[in-house]
Amino acid sequence: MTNFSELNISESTLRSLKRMGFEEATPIQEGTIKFALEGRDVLGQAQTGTGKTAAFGIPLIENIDPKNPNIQALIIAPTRELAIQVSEELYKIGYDKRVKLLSVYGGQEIGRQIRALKNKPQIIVGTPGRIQDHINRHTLKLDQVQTLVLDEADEMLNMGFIDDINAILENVPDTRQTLLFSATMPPAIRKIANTFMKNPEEVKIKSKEMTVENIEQFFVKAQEREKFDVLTRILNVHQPELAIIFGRTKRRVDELSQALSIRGYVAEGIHGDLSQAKRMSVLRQFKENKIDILVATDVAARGLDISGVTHVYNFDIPQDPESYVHRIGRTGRAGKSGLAVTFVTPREMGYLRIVEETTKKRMTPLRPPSESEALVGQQKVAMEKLIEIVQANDLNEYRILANELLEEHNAVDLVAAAIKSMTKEPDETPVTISEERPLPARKERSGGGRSRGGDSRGGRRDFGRGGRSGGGGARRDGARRDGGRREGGRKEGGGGGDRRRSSSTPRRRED
Ligand SMILES: Nc1ncnc2c1ncn2[C@@H]1O[C@H](COP(=O)(O)OP(=O)(O)OP(=O)(O)O)[C@@H](O)[C@H]1O
Ligand SMILES: [Mg+2]
Repeated sequence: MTNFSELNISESTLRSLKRMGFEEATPIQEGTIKFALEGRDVLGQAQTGTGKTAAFGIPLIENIDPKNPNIQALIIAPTRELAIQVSEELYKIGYDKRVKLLSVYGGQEIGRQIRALKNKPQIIVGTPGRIQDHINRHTLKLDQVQTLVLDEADEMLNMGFIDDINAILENVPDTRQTLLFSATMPPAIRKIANTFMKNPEEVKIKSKEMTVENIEQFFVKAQEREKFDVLTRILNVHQPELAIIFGRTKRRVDELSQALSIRGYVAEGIHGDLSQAKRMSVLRQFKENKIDILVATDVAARGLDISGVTHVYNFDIPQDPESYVHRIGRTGRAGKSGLAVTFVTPREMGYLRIVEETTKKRMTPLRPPSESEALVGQQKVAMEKLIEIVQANDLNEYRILANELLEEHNAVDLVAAAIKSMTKEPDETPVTISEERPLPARKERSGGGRSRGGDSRGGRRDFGRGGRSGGGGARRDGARRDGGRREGGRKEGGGGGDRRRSSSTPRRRED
């Protein structure tokens, strides 16, 4: 590992990094900062949670001229939450240099942003729709931009933002530097690189697997109608501190979070149809550990860095391997360990194998725990908690009461009752989980039928790999078939609608 001081970084930025607790550069930072400082375009690939934000953030801040009042850097991100997070990290890196920064995203009052823009920010972080909106209103001048960053670029294409991005880039000088980082490099990213970048320096941090080593990966085979009960039993055995459960659709997320709440879990949902205020408050509560389980669509799959997420559950197997990599990458970040469990119905096993082929990592089969195993898991936790309380030795006020109880009751019964009262016993309260149709059988897709975002502009790589994928002919059919079926589709970050529509179809935007 290299110390940041060896990377030709200014004293002010070094001070900021120190304050952030960054001592040594991560491999992707070490590999890319020097090129980006020279003004080169950089295409960087490294696993989730390995510091790609600072890899573009540090050189970007370094290259800002604090005396120049124009917008010198523009960062575009697919979701509002990610835009906010990136701007917070850049703010910290640029703190000692006193760089002025503004984030602009949908769901926030535009008047407020217009006023803030008059304060001459030097860096803008935003979502495509809102940036475009400001350009149309002539409230955002991008003709002095020197550095452009596309964070999660392929996701922005999947979401149908290509037209917005093209339009935004017409306002940014061609002489700019472009930085593009991702954990996955599907062909769509190459396409973006070819379109938007000039002779980029490509830096790929070599690893055996595409997913992070310290995430233990499991799959559990279950029929669609059994999934929820299996999930609650697994939760009872795992006792996750902080978990994210991904569901395929918005309705799914609503139903799951309600069902979990009914069964006594502290869970909340997040998806693109919620108001911005609600999205932010749910995320804040999750970060503050006031919510144990965040149920989410893919709106939370990309880039979000929430420390302490111990478990990720894919209640529905994601439609493509990249989505899998990003989703499970919400845990096991910055060297921490994590655990991921993917539910798969027997019909969807083909998808699981393709995920494994892509990530080069096999998932371990997990036998669904039985009701009694789940109960034992709960009881064990209750017992551990009791022992912890005894060891904390703060029971003076309770000893008199304990002695009173012991005069009339047997000691074993009393301890048993304490364990029982702390154990979450099987809960049969009825809940509603509508059945999700399984993904189309694998063979239907083997002609290259990647539905997710796979429009004819080549948004996504075909699902198949290593000779499985065929021509693009089936792709559009796949897109239509899926687009009609999937409620809300995946265009979550964009605030609903169907991401598979062609760019000319009106759609709700991220603003
Ligand atoms: N050099 C460093 N030393 C210590 N911590 C770091 C360093 N660089 C980044 N981090 C921390 O690591 C975490 C993950 O970083 P970041 O969000 O940039 O990952 P990423 O590679 O962009 O992941 P993803 O692919 O999921 O977007 C963050 O909490 C960040 O503050
Ligand atoms: Mg990132």
